[in-house]
Amino acid sequence: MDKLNIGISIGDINGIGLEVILKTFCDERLLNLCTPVLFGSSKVVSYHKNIINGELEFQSIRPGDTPEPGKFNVVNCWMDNVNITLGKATELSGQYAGISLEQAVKSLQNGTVDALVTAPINKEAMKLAQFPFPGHTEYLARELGRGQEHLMLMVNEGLRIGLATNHLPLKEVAHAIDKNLIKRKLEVFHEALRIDFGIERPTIAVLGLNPHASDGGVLGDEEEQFIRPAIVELKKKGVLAMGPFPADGFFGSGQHTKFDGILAMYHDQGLVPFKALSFGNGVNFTAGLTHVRTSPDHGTAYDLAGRNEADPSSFRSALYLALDVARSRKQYIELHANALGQRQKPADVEGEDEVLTED
Ligand SMILES: NC(=O)c1ccc[n+]([C@@H]2O[C@H](COP(=O)([O-])OP(=O)(O)OC[C@H]3O[C@@H](n4cnc5c(N)ncnc54)[C@H](O)[C@@H]3O)[C@@H](O)[C@H]2O)c1
Ligand SMILES: N[C@H](C(=O)O)[C@H](O)COP(=O)(O)O
Repeated sequence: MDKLNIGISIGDINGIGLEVILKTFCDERLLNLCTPVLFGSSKVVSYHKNIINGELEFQSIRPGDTPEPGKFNVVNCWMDNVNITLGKATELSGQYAGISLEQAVKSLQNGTVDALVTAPINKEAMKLAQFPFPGHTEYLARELGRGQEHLMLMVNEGLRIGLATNHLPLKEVAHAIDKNLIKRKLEVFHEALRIDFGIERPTIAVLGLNPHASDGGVLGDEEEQFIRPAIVELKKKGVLAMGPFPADGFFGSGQHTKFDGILAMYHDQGLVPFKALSFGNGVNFTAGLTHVRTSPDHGTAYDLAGRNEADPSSFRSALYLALDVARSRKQYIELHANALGQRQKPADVEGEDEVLTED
């Protein structure tokens, strides 16, 4: 497979995003694996390069230019001198994060880049800049959705935790859970495990919403009303979904190691165990989009901004996962195109197709 162009959105310029990006590509071996294309500005890159004292050379290009293979390409999405206020959420940092993300998405859509790795944005800064989405996931679901459901999926090797609801205040979660939502999330989860992760018959554990998965109806009824019926319907369609499992003991007892995927009902139910088990190596992947998008499992870490102490491992894992998933998708498409080809009647066979009748 040819070397892929990996688009990278700059994230919040006041946080640690650029630090982990630049630290990652200071290892020049990565330039043999892919061609990075960062959407931002060479001035901002130079500022952060001074913080890490890095050796990395970069190639400045304009929007629309072809990225140069083997180089760290920086697309100048703006030419202004930007006021960088390390460690602070500002309207400006939100605005530039938004510009970079929009430009990166355009380049995915027009094929200049093959996959996207997003550096962390700060939700407060994005709100100051009037960005009308709580996170990347919701924005990308609108821009790159396929008219079906998407899934926020946290990945660290064999541990894959998807969320039924994303960035939703806790008091709204129970109202959002219904049978159709769980079914749609399980379908997109199943498809991603097969196509993006290459698991032929994936198993998915579904967590309950209530304490002890409602303890037989003593502590709520969403499990019996919505979650179990969704699991039963999906099983009939061949999806190996199981549950609902009480969430509290699920990870402590090691049950999470027995499934290819775990569907949690809300953000912290899934992300607390995920980050406790994976912080530093975990990756946030958005399943169900037209294009591959990953991100590190950490945020803007304002407390570390400018200190040259941020660990780039999670960003590097996000890059590797983007490459792996893009290859897995391509392989799946090729394999199935071949299978279709093989099933087609060879041109030199004469006669009508046999008509099969139902008994
Ligand atoms: N992908 C994303 O865009 C993304 C992901 C998570 C959080 N966020 C956003 O980031 C902002 C800050 O979030 P937060 O404070 O809850 O989480 P955070 O991940 O930024 O920080 C949590 C803790 O982890 C430490 N940490 C984070 N990344 C690190 C790294 N690479 N190396 C060493 N230590 C690291 C920080 O110093 C802090 O102590 C919020 O606005 C949040 O919504 C964005
Ligand atoms: N829920 C994510 C996390 O805690 O890692 C984070 O908020 C980023 O989400 P987006 O990828 O939607 O921005």
